[in-house]
Amino acid sequence: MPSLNITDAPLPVPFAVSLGDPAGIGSEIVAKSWVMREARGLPPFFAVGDPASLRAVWLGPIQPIAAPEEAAGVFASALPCLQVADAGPITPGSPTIDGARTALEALEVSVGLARSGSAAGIVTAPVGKEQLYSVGFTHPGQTEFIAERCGVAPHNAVMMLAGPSLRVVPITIHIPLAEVSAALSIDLIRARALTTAKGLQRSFGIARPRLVVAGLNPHAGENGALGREEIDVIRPAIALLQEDGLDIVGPLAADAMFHARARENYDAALCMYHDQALIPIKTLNFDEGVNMTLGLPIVRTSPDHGTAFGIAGKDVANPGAMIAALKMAAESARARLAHG
Ligand SMILES: NC(=O)C1=CN([C@@H]2O[C@H](COP(=O)(O)OP(=O)(O)OC[C@H]3O[C@@H](n4cnc5c(N)ncnc54)[C@H](O)[C@@H]3O)[C@@H](O)[C@H]2O)C=CC1
Ligand SMILES: NCC(=O)COP(=O)(O)O
Repeated sequence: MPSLNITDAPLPVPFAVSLGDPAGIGSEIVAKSWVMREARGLPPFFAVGDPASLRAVWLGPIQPIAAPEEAAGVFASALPCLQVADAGPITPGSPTIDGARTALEALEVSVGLARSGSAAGIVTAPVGKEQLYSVGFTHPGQTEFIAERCGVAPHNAVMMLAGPSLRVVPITIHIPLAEVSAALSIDLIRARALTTAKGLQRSFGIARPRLVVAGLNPHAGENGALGREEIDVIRPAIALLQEDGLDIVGPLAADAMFHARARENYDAALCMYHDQALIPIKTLNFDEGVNMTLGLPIVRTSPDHGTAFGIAGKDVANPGAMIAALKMAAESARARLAHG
């Protein structure tokens, strides 16, 4: 898979890493990433959240900081942490209302720091969506929240999951499966495809990205016999995108587009709904999969997995996806600095 050809030039400021739900594995994988910072060539970063969530799972050095400017000087010897809230008593694996509020505050502050240039970008540890909804979070996920805070319309903020073997983009994201067909439109597919192509150029250095589009129905609809979305929505969107000059083909039968030979033919696959996209990437690249938001004025990445409440506090969480998210954020930030 083509990759960036950007040097390891230092970035002017560190990344802000929101710690996510204090009862999830976010703090553990952030701490483990800090431990591996030199071995894995990670960019400097600081945690944003309640340092107590780090102390609950880790005995290593934590340095509370009052401002992001202090992080760079601390990073070599301790994990800098900007406290944004008090999460109250923290029991790994048992999420609380105060914990959800802390996760939201950490996300809000991190986005603000990236927007103001005090952070090179944000890397978000997982939040519990159910817990966030219970404290009044009205967005389906962090992607839409960050887009709104950046002044980007939801259809122009693209969730891309990327790993060493595959990149996928769900066209519809966090909605019930029963609503997918009605949510698909020519405009939505077009907006997502154009943002994806631009993002692959800007953040991954792929001059002419090759995109493929999945069908919605079995066998991509069998020319209308198994569903009409391909005929009424997906094909017309692809035709317009080809007129726009994109290298894009489809709709393809989704069951046959993710095997190894098929993956050689494209740089990213646009999928019609969440699981159509996320099942292949999490099957192939779970421990190194990165969720990157394209179309934003700031860099934002995240590990592909969730809070894993069931293993929180047991010291078994694999930091691979968080490490990959930090590396991808740094590569994207460098690419933006180099190419605008
Ligand atoms: N980016 C985000 O903020 C995301 C948040 N979530 C949230 O996470 C919560 C739990 O979601 P689930 O569907 O259970 O997915 P999950 O990814 O948290 O867990 C799925 C399975 O993978 C394991 N796992 C996950 N990350 C791991 C790691 N780093 N090392 C070792 N094992 C790991 C878990 O133990 C579990 O068996 C939900 O509230 C969901 O909303 C889910 C996906 C993304
Ligand atoms: N399933 C992917 C996911 O939940 C990530 O969502 P977001 O919170 O990063 O928007």
